[in-house]
Amino acid sequence: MASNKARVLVVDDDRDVLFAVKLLLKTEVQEVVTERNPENLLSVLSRQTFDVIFLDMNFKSNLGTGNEGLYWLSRILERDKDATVIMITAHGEISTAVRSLKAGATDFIVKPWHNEKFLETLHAALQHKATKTNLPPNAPKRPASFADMAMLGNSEPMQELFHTIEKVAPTEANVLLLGENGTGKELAAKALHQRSFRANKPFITADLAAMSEGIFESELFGHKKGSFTDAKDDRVGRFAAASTGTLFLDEIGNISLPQQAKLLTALQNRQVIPLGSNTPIPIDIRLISATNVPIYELAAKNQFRKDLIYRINTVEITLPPLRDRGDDVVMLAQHFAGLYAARNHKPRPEFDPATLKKLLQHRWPGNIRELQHAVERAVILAEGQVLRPQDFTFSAMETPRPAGGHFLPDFADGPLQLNEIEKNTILRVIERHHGNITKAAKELGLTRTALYRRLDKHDL
Ligand SMILES: Nc1ncnc2c1ncn2[C@@H]1O[C@H](COP(=O)(O)OP(=O)(O)OP(=O)(O)O)[C@@H](O)[C@H]1O
Repeated sequence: MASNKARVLVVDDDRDVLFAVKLLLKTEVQEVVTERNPENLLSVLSRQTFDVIFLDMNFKSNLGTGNEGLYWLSRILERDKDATVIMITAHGEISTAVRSLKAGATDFIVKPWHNEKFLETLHAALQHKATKTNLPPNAPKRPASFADMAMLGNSEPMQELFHTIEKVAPTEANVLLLGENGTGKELAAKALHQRSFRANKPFITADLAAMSEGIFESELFGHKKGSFTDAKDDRVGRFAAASTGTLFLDEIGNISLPQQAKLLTALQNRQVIPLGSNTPIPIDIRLISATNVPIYELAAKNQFRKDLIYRINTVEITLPPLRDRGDDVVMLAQHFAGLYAARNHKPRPEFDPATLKKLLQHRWPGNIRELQHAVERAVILAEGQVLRPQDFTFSAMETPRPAGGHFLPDFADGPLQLNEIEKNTILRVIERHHGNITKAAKELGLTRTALYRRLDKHDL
């Protein structure tokens, strides 16, 4: 809807905020009503309807929960479940703001804001409201929030990612997701689908790396009974299964040139021909592809078709590696610790500050998947309720285990430091005993205390 027709309510107990918003929106919208006391909110709403409500997250009221905004949000949505509410939040309250999205808020804005950002948020909310009103009757009311989908991230690159997903999802653009292993490409693909107009339709994944030449066509395009020896029945391919919905082609960078040619033909013609059939099947899919290989380098070496890249990358989204996500490492580690503790019937562990430092310093080559496994292992093996640095060993990810599992120093690498040999030996042995310090100490001929002293010495 046009903003100059909009009626906006702002509820905040800070006079300065109300004054600033009123001034800003005066020429922007049809009417701005301000209210300092949230207790008056429901009576204001019973007198008048608003297109957008800006609601403060924290009132200095006697509720004293720190979550007054959430309470008033629920009261607003009880009255009108389709109300468009934007939470006004302060830095440091972002996690509560994310909870408010889960609870039904449309968006949030962080104080102090730039005026352009405020207006952008307002316009996006009005747009969202207009789209929602025009949705077909079976369209999803409100997609699951990123947090609902367990796609977490407070860091700037993740906030940017969420913003891009929100923007691209409701279009028909083919999306190419790039990023290292374990950065969340599949989760991002699902988020794009869930926020699209195809959300009620199938989301079908095809892991292309797992498809040999022999089954590629039959898996993707389907086959007719008897078209090859093992074809005992007709089979619907993944393209047809995804019809009207989204097809997620994972590991697209790993397919051979002949497979690329077949894929390109299907995408260009917007139809597939099942093996053993002469009848093409028209396809109506939204395509999302993902790869962790440097696809442009492959194209430069003629190992990947450029024309196929152009077909699949209308929009390209790169997922940031975990090491670039700052304190998200800590937030995710705590999230996974809670999850795995509950799953393994253990109390939620605390993190020693030295452990957090170690986690922040690690490069996480396997990204979130590596963090998940590291936390799971630490939760299972830790002996107390506090996760200590030695509960996390990273050697398995960083250095491949030599054949036979025994550590043999590689003298070809140049002169060896005794310290390094000791450190590596300790890591190998701990790894061999899956993190069990008692068994590792026994094999090394040390007491547990002596082993811990060495772990500290090597900052492990
Ligand atoms: N932002 C996130 N918050 C919480 N968990 C996440 C996030 N991103 C990814 N994960 C989790 O990390 C694991 C790896 O994610 P996912 O499979 O989506 O990564 P990927 O990039 O597709 O990996 P690969 O390249 O190996 O296929 C999954 O268990 C997923 O749930």
